[in-house]
Amino acid sequence: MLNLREFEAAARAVLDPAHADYFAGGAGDELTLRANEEAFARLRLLPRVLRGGGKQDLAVTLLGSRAALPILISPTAFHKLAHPEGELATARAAAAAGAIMIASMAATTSVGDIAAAARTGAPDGAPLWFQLYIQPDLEFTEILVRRAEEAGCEALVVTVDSPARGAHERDRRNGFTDLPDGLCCENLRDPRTGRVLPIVMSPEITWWHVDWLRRTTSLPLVLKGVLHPEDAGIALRHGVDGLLLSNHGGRQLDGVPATVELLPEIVAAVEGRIPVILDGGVRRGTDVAKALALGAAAVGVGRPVLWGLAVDGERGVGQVLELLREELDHTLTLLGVGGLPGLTPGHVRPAPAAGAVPPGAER
Ligand SMILES: Cc1cc2nc3c(=O)[nH]c(=O)nc-3n(C[C@H](O)[C@H](O)[C@H](O)COP(=O)(O)O)c2cc1C
Ligand SMILES: O=C(O)C(=O)c1ccccc1
Repeated sequence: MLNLREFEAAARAVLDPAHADYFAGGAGDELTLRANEEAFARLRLLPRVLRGGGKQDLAVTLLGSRAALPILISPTAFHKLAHPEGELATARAAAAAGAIMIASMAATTSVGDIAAAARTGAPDGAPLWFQLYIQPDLEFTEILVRRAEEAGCEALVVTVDSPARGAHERDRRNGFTDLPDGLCCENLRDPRTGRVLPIVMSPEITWWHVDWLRRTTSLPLVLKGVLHPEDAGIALRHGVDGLLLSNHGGRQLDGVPATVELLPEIVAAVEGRIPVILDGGVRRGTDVAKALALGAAAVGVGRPVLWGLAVDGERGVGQVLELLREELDHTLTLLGVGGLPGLTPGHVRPAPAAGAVPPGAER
C-alpha cells in the first residue's frame, strides 16, 4: 500500500457496505466532508533552499503527553466494526508508533482494556486520552471521568459539537441504526444497574458543565469542535487547556468551513496560550505540514485509522501511521525545514482562485 488513498479503497473492498458507508459518511449533502480535503488541496507549499539540515525530529509534547510524532488518533466509534480486535489493535499500533490515541467514549472496548493494550505496545507507557460527551446525568458523567483517570488517561477531550446527533443519510438509506449483536459501547456500562446506557447528545449542555468538569477532574481538558473564534476566547476564560479544531469530519453541522480554513483565526484567538490541534481531511504528510505551518501544534486523523484497521488490524494501523510519518519527514526535508518548529505561515500560500489569470499575463 503506497498511500492512504489505497487504504481507503482496500478498506471499502473488505468492509460490509453499510459499515463502509458509516465510516465514510458525513452529514446532509456532505459539503463539509468534501471541503476538509479540498481546503488542503487549495493550499500551496513554498520551500526554502540550501539550508542544510539532517534527520528530522518529529517528537512533540502536548499537555504533558510525549509523542513521537505530531499526529494523533482522533476518536472514532465502533472499531470492532472494522476489525474483530477493534480498539485493542488500534491501541497497540498507536503505542508502537508513539502516537497519542484518543479513545472514543463510543468505543466497542472499555477504556481500561484499551489502556492495557497500549501498555503492551510500548512498555514504558504510551499516552492515551479519553473523549467524552458530557451526559446530562452528571453522576454517570463523573463515573466515566473516574474510569478514564483510573485507566491512566492523560487528558480528557470533551466533544462540544454535538448538541444533537448529526443526520447521516447514508446510514438511513442502509438502515444502519445499531451495532450488531455481541458488540456494545463498553464504556457506557452503568455500574449502578449493570446495564449499558445510550449515549445522550443533549442541547442542554453549556459552559456551566465545562466549569463543573474543570472542578471535577485535574486532567487537562481539550474542547473538541470549537469552530467560532469567539468560542475559542470563551474557552480560554473557562480554563480549558487545549482545543481540537474539528468539524467532526463533516458529520455534524453540514456547511461549516473546512477546519484548515478556520485554523489561522483560531490560532490568532488563543494567542499562543493553549495548543490548537486540528483534524479533518488530513491524508498526506503535506497536509500535516500545512496545518503545522499555519499554527497547529499537531493534527488528528480519524477515518484513515479505520481504513488501516479494516485492511489489516494492528499492522494496517501501523502502516497508516508510518506512511504519514515518512511523508511528513520527507516534506520537511523538501521544504528546507530542520524540524517542526521551523515550519511557519510563510511556508504556505493559497492557490489562485479557479480561472484566475496570473499577474502580468493579462492581455
Ligand atoms: C466513523 C466515525 C466515528 C466517529 N466517532 C466519534 C466519536 O465517537 N467521538 C468524537 O468526538 N468524534 C468522532 N468522530 C469524529 C473524529 O474524531 C474526527 O473529528 C474526524 O473523523 C476527523 O476527520 P477525518 O476522518 O477526515 O480524519 C468520528 C468520525 C468518524 C468518521
Ligand atoms: O459517528 C459519529 O461521528 C459519532 O461521533 C458517534 C458518537 C456516538 C456513537 C456513535 C457515533
